[in-house]
Amino acid sequence: MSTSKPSVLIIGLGLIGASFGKALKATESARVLGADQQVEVPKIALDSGVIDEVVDQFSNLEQVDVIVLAVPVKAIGAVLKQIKHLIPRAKVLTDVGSVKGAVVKQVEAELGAIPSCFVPGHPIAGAEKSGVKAANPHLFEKHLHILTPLEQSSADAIALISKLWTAVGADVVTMPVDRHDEVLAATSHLPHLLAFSLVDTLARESDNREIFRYAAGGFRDFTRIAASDPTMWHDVFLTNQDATLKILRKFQSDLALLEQAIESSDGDVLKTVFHRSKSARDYFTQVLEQRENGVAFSAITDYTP
Ligand SMILES: NC(=O)C1=CN([C@@H]2O[C@H](COP(=O)(O)OP(=O)(O)OC[C@H]3O[C@@H](n4cnc5c(N)ncnc54)[C@H](O)[C@@H]3O)[C@@H](O)[C@H]2O)C=CC1
Ligand SMILES: O=C(O)C(=O)Cc1ccc(O)cc1
Repeated sequence: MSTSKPSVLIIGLGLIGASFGKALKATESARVLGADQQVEVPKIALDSGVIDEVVDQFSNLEQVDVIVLAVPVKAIGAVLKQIKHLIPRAKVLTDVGSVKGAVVKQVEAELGAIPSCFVPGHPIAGAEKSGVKAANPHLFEKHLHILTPLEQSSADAIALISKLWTAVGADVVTMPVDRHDEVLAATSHLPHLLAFSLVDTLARESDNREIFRYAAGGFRDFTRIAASDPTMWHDVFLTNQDATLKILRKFQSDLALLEQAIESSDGDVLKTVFHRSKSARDYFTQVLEQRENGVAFSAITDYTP
């Protein structure tokens, strides 16, 4: 592998693309080129230290080492149509989408086959904010970056993209595509759905002013993510339908048990669930502390309910 800085083209300069660009530049890990469908965005990115160069015409570009697709999941296919000519000479094609199976399908459909430079990826770091102005070069530090390499992915491509995410402070792990979509449906997609739903339900109550005025910290903690980007989350649920429906239905049935327990004044059921939940959350707090203290992902102790 060459020791000179790779050129990295980031397409989609929103929260994730712009944060990655800013972090790559801050750590002097790459020369960063950027493009976005909103014409004003690359200029803002250039002026705010997110990228080194604006790309406004893909047809004018001949070669880049690494291509990062940082657009909503359902937009991947449209972007691929415009950059097909760059892929044969690229060392890495990757993405940051919250769903992996649907990204792999779009790559296969647009390119006809999976190229060896393709290594799907997903940073497990983000925020309810979106857009180039929310760029944060520290966003990925001490956070996981999941790669879901395919059998076609070359060892060189995996090594180069791992090196770039490690350079911006992420802890790189690998996982099969299907497993990723199942795990993330439970740990990220379902919580976002619940937050969107709860805030919407309360906002449509006739006394919503009182509800929001008297809401306590628990409401704020639980619902922060309801301010997340609607387009991005629309794409997540429509591209990870099976896994999200499976865990949603499990949750609905567990919630129905709590409903019955309240109705029948069954305090034992309530206490059992609350104790079990508290102990799981206490374990999660330990995991967060271990990660904050730099304990490697592989060294974190398992949880037994
Ligand atoms: N927001 C978060 O917390 C996280 C998001 N992700 C994933 O990262 C990806 C990007 O999300 P964010 O950065 O949050 O979104 P964002 O809304 O902040 O930025 C997306 C950017 O992509 C641009 N874009 C959309 N379609 C395009 C197209 N066809 N061609 C060129 N540019 C296009 C938009 O103009 C926008 O600037 C999504 O796939 C999402 O699932 C992954 C981890 C965390
Ligand atoms: O804001 C938060 O707490 C998040 O959960 C961010 C997030 C959103 C989507 C992802 O695919 C990964 C991380």
